[in-house]
Amino acid sequence: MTAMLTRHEQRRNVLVFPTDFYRKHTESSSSDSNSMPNLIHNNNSNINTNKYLHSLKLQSLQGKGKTRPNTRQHPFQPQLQQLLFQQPSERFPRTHQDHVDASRTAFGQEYPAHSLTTNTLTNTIRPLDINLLTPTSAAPETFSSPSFPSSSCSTTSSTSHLHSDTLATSKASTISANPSTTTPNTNTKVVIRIPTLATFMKKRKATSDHTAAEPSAVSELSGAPNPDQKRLKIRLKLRSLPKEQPVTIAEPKPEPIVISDDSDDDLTSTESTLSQDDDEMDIDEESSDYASSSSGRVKLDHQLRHVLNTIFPKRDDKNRAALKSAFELCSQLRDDYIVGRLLGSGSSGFVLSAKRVFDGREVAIKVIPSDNKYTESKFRRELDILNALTHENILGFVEYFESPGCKFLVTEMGGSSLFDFIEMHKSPQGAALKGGHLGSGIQESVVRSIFMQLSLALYALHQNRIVHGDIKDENALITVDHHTNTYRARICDFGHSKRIKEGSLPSFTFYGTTILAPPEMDANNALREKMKRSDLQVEHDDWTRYYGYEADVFAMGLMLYTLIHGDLPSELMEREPKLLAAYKRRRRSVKTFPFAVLQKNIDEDLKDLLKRMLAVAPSRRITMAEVINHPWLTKG
Ligand SMILES: Nc1ncnc2c1ncn2[C@@H]1O[C@H](COP(=O)(O)OP(=O)(O)OP(=O)(O)O)[C@@H](O)[C@H]1O
Repeated sequence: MTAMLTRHEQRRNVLVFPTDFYRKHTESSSSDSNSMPNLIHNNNSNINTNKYLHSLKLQSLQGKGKTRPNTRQHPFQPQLQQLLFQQPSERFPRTHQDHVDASRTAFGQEYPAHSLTTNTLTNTIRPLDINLLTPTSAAPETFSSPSFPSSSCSTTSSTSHLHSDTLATSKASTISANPSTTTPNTNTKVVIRIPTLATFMKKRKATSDHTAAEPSAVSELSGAPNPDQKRLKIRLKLRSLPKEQPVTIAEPKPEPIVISDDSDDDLTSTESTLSQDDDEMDIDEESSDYASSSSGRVKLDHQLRHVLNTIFPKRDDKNRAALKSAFELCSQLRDDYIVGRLLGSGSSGFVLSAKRVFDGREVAIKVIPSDNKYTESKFRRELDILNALTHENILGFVEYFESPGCKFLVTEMGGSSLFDFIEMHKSPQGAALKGGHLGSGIQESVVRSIFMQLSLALYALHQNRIVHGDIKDENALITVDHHTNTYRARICDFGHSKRIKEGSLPSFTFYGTTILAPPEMDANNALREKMKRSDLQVEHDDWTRYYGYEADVFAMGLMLYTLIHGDLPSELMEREPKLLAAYKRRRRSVKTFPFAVLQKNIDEDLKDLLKRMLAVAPSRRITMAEVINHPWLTKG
């Protein structure tokens, strides 16, 4: 049996091809890739995978004849059910024409005349800034009670203050222990069990109905042990528990947090300790108000320290030090946003969910430590492109700011990655075509809708002479509107994108994810290797040269393949170098579709589209303008 890369491993496998070397031996070069280092591997930690959803899915698929997972304990139960089992169907609110019009308005571009046919399958949803697809361990929970005000207890979850009742009480920078309600010193350990949203709402209703019989904070929130809520359990050490007084976090401790350059462990060693069980977290009650210091750093209060602990619980994570420093040095981050949870990470940094204080808008903040030239140039490229574009299916830019050592790119909240969406739908039985679902477990109409939206975005980029350069399911974000039962797909991550200047020569170099590189890049790599070994000069014509649009189309074809099959073609997932090399040799000898397996029983038009997008020879590959007008996409 051959060893295959799993899809999660494949995520880590990003390789940036050597630019300088390429440039030295070619006539033209792109101006925006000056500072690429020779070889960069992406240690992309796979954070996005949603264990909760996977376990739900497993429950449903492995359970005795159950067809639906047990979502009893999850606050997003209705949304999850809709998400998992009710595919968008005929109730699409938007038409192809709407898409085309929106795109034209955004870009001032005309679509080819034949693209203007009506297509009811290109649905989008109204903007919905909630991430229903990735409720993580830090599931949003809000609680407040007359005896346990949210302003004093919302430190118990990274998202709790994100979802607290009012902005005023949730603003991170203003939340601190209230001296008037600070409790005296004892080391009583109080276990606070956060109820599920439904339980909490019930309790709150009951409390408001019987205000006279107000339960104490502890008895109200601790309740009977519930193993299913273990993940949400947080222990707070409180100094005392006065009767009939609101319970708050203990008073601030005077010492500031000292950050030493050599270690970022100081936080965890002095202020919080994580228990063996990742699901539980012990937090010391120490808390400090913000205060300016001569170094420009400020003390982190308990709230922020807790957020930090929740986002990056591993002590050796360098991202942890970056975020801590960002909290301390960047008042804009502290004051304007309430940071929630980790949405994902990549080679340039990590992405956090956040809520903007002044209008409550949910956004994503990409935190990019400015520690090397590679991330700097990637960031500049991304900022340039996001700032210049507005499209319904391209992640919207909100703002940008920076602090010493870090850059922050604020964008719309994009939902879950398509990678996670596909993983979530995958059936353990593999490719079985049942009830209109493709081998991936996703309905064909949903695949069509998502793919059409992403194709329109990519087409718009190409029309604006921009090559994305790293099209993959991790760089597509999906939100679902559970009211209309429709999806919205958006392209993100423009770190490898390139503007093609008027009059520039074709000189595309592939920087994206190695295994998603189009076949023609093999030839370039082989030449590069040959030149390295022998110091030979290679003729200009030997290179496969184009602007890069063709590479985007190939990657988009692989995305369609994955949406249909649930996985990349097995040839690309091969671990064994010899077998991989053999496959690459084989595909050099064909000009058309290079993969052995193609889902049987799928629509002939769909097959045709796949084959045209994944053609080995770039000259045979169709363009994005042809893709959006392909019969499979325009039918229905
Ligand atoms: N606006 C957003 N909303 C929700 N999730 C997001 C958003 N932006 C990014 N993410 C998540 O964070 C992950 C990493 O983001 P992104 O790909 O932009 O980082 P990167 O460092 O540029 O990655 P790469 O190494 O692939 O270039 C994405 O795969 C996605 O899952």
